[in-house]
Amino acid sequence: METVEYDVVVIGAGPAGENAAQYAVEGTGMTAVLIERELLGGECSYWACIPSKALLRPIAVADVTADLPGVSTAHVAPKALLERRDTWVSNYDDSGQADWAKGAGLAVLRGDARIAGERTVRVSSADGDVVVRARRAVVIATGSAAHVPEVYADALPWDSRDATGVVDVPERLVVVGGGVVACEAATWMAALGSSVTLVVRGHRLLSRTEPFAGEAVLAGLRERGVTVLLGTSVEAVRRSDPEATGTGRVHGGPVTLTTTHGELEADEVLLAIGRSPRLDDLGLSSVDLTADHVTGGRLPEWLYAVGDATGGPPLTHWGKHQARVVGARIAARAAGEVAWEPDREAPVPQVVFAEPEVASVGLTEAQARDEGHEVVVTRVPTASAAGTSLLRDHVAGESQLVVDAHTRLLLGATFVGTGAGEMLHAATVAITGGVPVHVLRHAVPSYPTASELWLRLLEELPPSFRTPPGV
Ligand SMILES: Cc1cc2nc3c(=O)[nH]c(=O)nc-3n(C[C@H](O)[C@H](O)[C@H](O)COP(=O)(O)OP(=O)(O)OC[C@H]3O[C@@H](n4cnc5c(N)ncnc54)[C@H](O)[C@@H]3O)c2cc1C
Ligand SMILES: NC(=O)c1ccc[n+]([C@@H]2O[C@H](COP(=O)([O-])OP(=O)(O)OC[C@H]3O[C@@H](n4cnc5c(N)ncnc54)[C@H](O)[C@@H]3O)[C@@H](O)[C@H]2O)c1
Repeated sequence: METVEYDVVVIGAGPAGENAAQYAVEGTGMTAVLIERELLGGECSYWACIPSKALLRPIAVADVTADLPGVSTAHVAPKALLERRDTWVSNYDDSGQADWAKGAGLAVLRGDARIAGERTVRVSSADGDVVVRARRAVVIATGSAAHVPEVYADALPWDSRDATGVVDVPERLVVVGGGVVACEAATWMAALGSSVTLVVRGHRLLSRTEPFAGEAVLAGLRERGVTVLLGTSVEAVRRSDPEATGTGRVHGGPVTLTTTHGELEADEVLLAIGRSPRLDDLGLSSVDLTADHVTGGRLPEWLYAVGDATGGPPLTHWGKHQARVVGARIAARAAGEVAWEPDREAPVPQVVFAEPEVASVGLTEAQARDEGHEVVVTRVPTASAAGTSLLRDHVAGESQLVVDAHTRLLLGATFVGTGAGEMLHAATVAITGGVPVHVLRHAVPSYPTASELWLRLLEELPPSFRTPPGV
């Protein structure tokens, strides 16, 4: 069997794997190989972030025009919208990513990788098996897979790949779940013409964000004709003639879901109930490790993990951040050095591209109190700055800062409404840099931009927060 050797071996060429390889070897003279069994660029580029946002942006623009005198109202054109999606996923062709890898000096090996011993990975493909040895490090960047509980399996439900890769728009679509995928997919599937029913086990949407954010998205979905059933669980699923017709095609005859509140009939059911790190069949037992060692960060010095595979926040930008950190650690260790890292843990930002948009970073009020912080919370309608209310006639939602009462540092921020995602990074910078609110008051946003909402939020804090504690 052929054996090849590189300094760094990365399993999985999604955004996290690509960045880990790049940052580990850049400027070092070391070599790295990316091993990928599907498409270079991973889930994010073809079946997750990129297609979903390519679908959602025109829908958001059309939505704004309906609320903006002075322009004709735009309407979603389903065929053109799906063509835009196809362009953004490069028609599921990864040659652009392959060119990028070549330009970055990274080797690419196509196939299914399994760890086969210390610093050793076996790659299987139609061309046969190759043993790949790592002189320095192996990085696990295998991503995550959608949950499909047993009760759904025989019905061949849609997962997020079918929703982002939609070809046939089902007339009646049931979406199960109340998280990010469910809220975003319900938005684009309704805009494409499906009659959408969202079945949510819990009593709110987006349960990891502030309750007022989930309420705004619930109202937004209902305004757009989506039926949302809260506190409803699926007990049984039946489907006539289930058939593996391919990604984005309707997978057979009508589906009947028995729920705690009666039966639902649909032409398709989309499962959006979370994802788990893809660590099965990775050969971890060959080096006496389990998936728990990976998600718990208890790995030997030659083995690293990044991205969704770590079990951390499953977000592309977070995986890429981890990858830059891990890449720098590998490069520094190879040079007999220790990589510089800030003392402060980076906060995790997230934007949910629903209508309205929800952007958050750091701790929610409840999380901050649970962590023992005494907090001061300031919340204003998102429409309360000239810059935000100029964006459209009716700006939905509220925005909020959570501030530590003693240190006066920002712990968390949530923005809801048009432009929310673009207001978020200032909060991320403030938390990362440890900028207290009395200093933030002197960061002047331009008039009349949406960022002026920051002034409104800071003005709502107690007057004593305008100077350092004790001054
Ligand atoms: C519908 C949807 C929308 C999303 N939208 C956003 C968004 O807007 N913003 C955001 O930040 N995040 C978003 N996410 C999350 C984001 O897609 C993931 O966090 C991101 O893709 C994780 O990157 P990764 O590199 O860790 O894994 P992946 O992108 O999953 O890549 C892992 C790669 O490893 C390969 N692989 C796995 N096992 C092996 C093996 N044994 N051998 C060889 N190759 C292997 C896979 O084929 C894959 O290409 C979304 C997710 C979904 C489902
Ligand atoms: N814009 C973005 O940043 C974006 C977009 C899409 C996805 N993502 C990432 O992808 C990840 C996966 O998204 P997701 O929406 O699948 O997961 P999620 O964890 O966000 O939400 C899962 C939802 O399903 C519910 N649920 C769990 N098990 C269930 C069951 N057996 N029956 C019924 N309901 C159940 C949960 O209560 C929750 O409401 C997210 O954590 C997110 O980080 C990010």
